[in-house]
This record gives sequence, structure tokens and C-alpha cells, in this order.
Amino acid sequence: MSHDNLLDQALVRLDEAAAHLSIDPDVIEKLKYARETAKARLMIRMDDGSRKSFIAWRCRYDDTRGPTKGGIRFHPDSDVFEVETLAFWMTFKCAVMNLPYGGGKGAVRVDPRKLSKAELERLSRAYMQAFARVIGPNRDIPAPDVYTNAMIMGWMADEYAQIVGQTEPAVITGKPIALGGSLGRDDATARGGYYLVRHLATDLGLGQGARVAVQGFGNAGQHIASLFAADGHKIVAVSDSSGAVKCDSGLNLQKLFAAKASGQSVSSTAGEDGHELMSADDLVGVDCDILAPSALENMIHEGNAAQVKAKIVLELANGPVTSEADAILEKNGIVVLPDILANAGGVTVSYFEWVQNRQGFYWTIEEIHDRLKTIMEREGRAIWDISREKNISMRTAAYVHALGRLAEAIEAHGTQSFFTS
Ligand SMILES: NC(=O)C1=CN([C@@H]2O[C@H](COP(=O)(O)OP(=O)(O)OC[C@H]3O[C@@H](n4cnc5c(N)ncnc54)[C@H](O)[C@@H]3O)[C@@H](O)[C@H]2O)C=CC1
Ligand SMILES: O=C(O)CCC(=O)C(=O)O
Repeated sequence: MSHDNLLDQALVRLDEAAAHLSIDPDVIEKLKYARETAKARLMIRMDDGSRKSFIAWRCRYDDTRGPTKGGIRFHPDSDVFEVETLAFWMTFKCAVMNLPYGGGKGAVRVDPRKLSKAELERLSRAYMQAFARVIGPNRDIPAPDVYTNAMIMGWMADEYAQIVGQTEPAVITGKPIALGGSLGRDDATARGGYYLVRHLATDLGLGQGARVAVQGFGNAGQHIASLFAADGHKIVAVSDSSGAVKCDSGLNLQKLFAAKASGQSVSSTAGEDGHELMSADDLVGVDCDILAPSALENMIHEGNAAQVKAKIVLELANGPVTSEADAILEKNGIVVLPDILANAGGVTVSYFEWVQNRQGFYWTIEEIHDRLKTIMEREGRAIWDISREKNISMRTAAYVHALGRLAEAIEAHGTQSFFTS
């Protein structure tokens, strides 16, 4: 899958937001292009003794508001267009949450499921070797994303420490707790979305016992299913890259978690506890109240948006709804809680991790949850109010909110600054 026009699609949202603000055109011009994208070939030794190379990128899209921040993705379809677009979204996400960061992102084009653990560790270390000059605790701070996790962040933190000759935990977030990771980072992406939905439930007309469908059953997808189920909502369908299952009376989550923990697809549970096999492509059309896309970009598009029956789309994935699909969902009265707000819990707890690493003093899980809840509710409410006041979608409102903050920072740097050139 190529992502050639992903950034152009994303920039449509920037133009829509700019139309609601009186913004200097210089600001828009600056935000249309990535500041810096580094590319490298990572050459590693495979277990059979052969050498193999993988292409990799790290993009620092915009650092006006602070060091760039964003995850590293290991995926066979990754390309430079996807990386730059994800970094653009990070720029807006950090501004939405008022975090002192710009936006970055990285990727390796690889299917990590085909590598042994030792090969994966060599690849992760090679990534840090290649990009250590770009990365740094005051410059660019990576984190996990699709098919990367705490273990990989731990290897990268260790490699960086060896390169600079001292431990530097704040260089990367989403690390194992034993290496200075934060409590609460594991479920933070889903938890942020969950706090947002709970806070806006009355405004959204959402009652008890909602029916939820989850697309993608990894970090974000599994945790959102758990959190909603614990609140008495019913998870009626889930999918992953190999298939999907549904159950009208509610799926057995423990069975699904056990399948994923043993490396199997959710579809392997079909036939147990009333789980029925379905096509992963049909998941978006399942009869439900909340649809939580938690996989990849462009999953809800012009061709399937009309099938969506949910009242609310909670975008835990980045960019799961195309701009054409957005228009269809809006016309059908479906509220989209946009990625740059809905999945911002992840980067927010990453920020907490970075703060704790720098102060060398660690917070309790209650402190993490309270702080995350406060920020999600504050920014979620502000965006809800903008959307009501201006009669615009939550997505456009989120971009308006972020763009105001970005414009203020770009202007504060001065008109002759290379930051704003
Ligand atoms: N991990 C994090 O902290 C954050 C992740 N996100 C976004 O959330 C989304 C998911 O990320 P993670 O949960 O971390 O990744 P993950 O690697 O833990 O899980 C990804 C899941 O998506 C599934 N998937 C892949 N292709 C699919 C397809 N075509 N149909 C259905 N499922 C498919 C995979 O099988 C897997 O279950 C991504 O868009 C990511 O950028 C956003 C904010 C933070
Ligand atoms: O935790 C972070 O720093 C970034 C997470 C991320 O990549 C994202 O929000 O898309």
C-alpha cells in the first residue's frame, strides 16, 4: 500500500481549520512541509549468517513548540510519505494537548513478525545507531507505535546510552518500568480515549451498556476493549490483520487476549463462546454505538463509510478516516472523535515519563491517571465547545484549537528566525 497522497489528505484539515482563524499565511506555509527527514539503510546480520538491509526514516516535522516527539513503526508498508504524515499529525496532537513538544515520527520498512527476537534486537539497535545524531532528550524523543513495544524501546535506550557514554532515560519513552518507564504508559492511548468518551458521554447521547466494535487488536485495541467492558459496555466485534469475530451478546475478552498472547489471530476463537467468524473488512459496518478504529490509516474510506452504523467513531489509530469518508460520516450524523485528540493519551503519558526521567522522581499510577484524565477532559471540553460555537466537526475544532497554539509559537519565535523560515 502506498501513502503517496496521505500528507495532501492531511493538509486538507489544515486548510479547513485555517478558514476559521485569522492566521498569517506564513504559518500555514511553514506547517505544510517537514523540517527534516533522515533516511538510512539498516544492515543487520540475520541468524543464518546472511546480511539483510532495511530502509528506515526519522522525521522531525516541526519543533516550534519544543523537541519533536513521536513513535517508531515497524511495518512492511511503511514509506517516507506515511512517516512525514504521522509526524505532521504528532505536531498537531502535541499542540492539542498543550504538551511542550513538536511532532516527529519514525519507521522501518520490515515485517517484524518474520524476525527472530535476536534479529529484532539487532534491527532496533541499528535504528538507534543510524539516527542517534537526530535523536536526543532535548531534540527528538521516540516512543512505541505499530509493531514496536516497551522491549524495543528498552533496547534502543540501551544503545543510545552506549553511544553517548551515559544513561539518558529521557531520550525515549514507553520503556520498560525497570529502565525508567512510566506506570500507566502501557494502556495510556486507550485510556485517554476512554476518559474522553466518559467525559462527553452525555453530550454524545451515550448511555449505559453501549455496543462497541474494535478494529485492530494490539496495544490500543485490546486496552480499549478492556476499559469499556469494565464499565459495562459490550464488545460485539473485533478484528486484527488476519481476521475478525463478532458476538451479539458480547465477546469473551479473556479468550481473545489469550489468543493474542499466544501469537494467534482473534479469528482463532471462532466457534467458542458464541464467537462467529466474519471478514475483517465487514467490521466497520457492524451494528454498534461506538466504532474504535485501532489499526492503520485509511481504513474507513469513500467505499465503506456509508456502511458505518455507529453513533461515535473513536479514532485510536492515526488517520483511520479519509477526508472523503469524513464528509460521509458527518452527513450521516456520526460524531468522529479525531485521532489528534482521541489517541493523545499515549503521548501525554510519554510526556509524563520524560518529566519523571528528568526529575528522577516517579509518580504513582493514581497520579498518572488523575493527570491524564484532567488533561483529556480539559482539552476535550475545549474542542467540544469550539465545535458547538462554530458549528464545525470535532476534527476541524481540534485543528483550530491546535493551530491557534502553533501560530502563537511560530510568531513568538520572530519573523526572521530559522525556526519560522
Ligand atoms: N501505541 C501507542 O502508544 C499509540 C498508537 N497509536 C496508533 O494506534 C494504532 C494502533 O497502534 P498499536 O495498538 O500501538 O499497534 P499494535 O502493533 O499494538 O497493534 C496493531 C493492531 O492492528 C492490527 N491490524 C493491522 N492491520 C490490520 C487490518 N488491515 N485490519 C485490522 N487490524 C489490523 C494488527 O493485527 C494489530 O492487532 C496505530 O494507528 C498507531 O499509530 C496512536 C497513539 C499512540
Ligand atoms: O508516545 C509518544 O511519544 C508518541 C506516540 C505516537 O506515536 C502517537 O501518538 O501516534
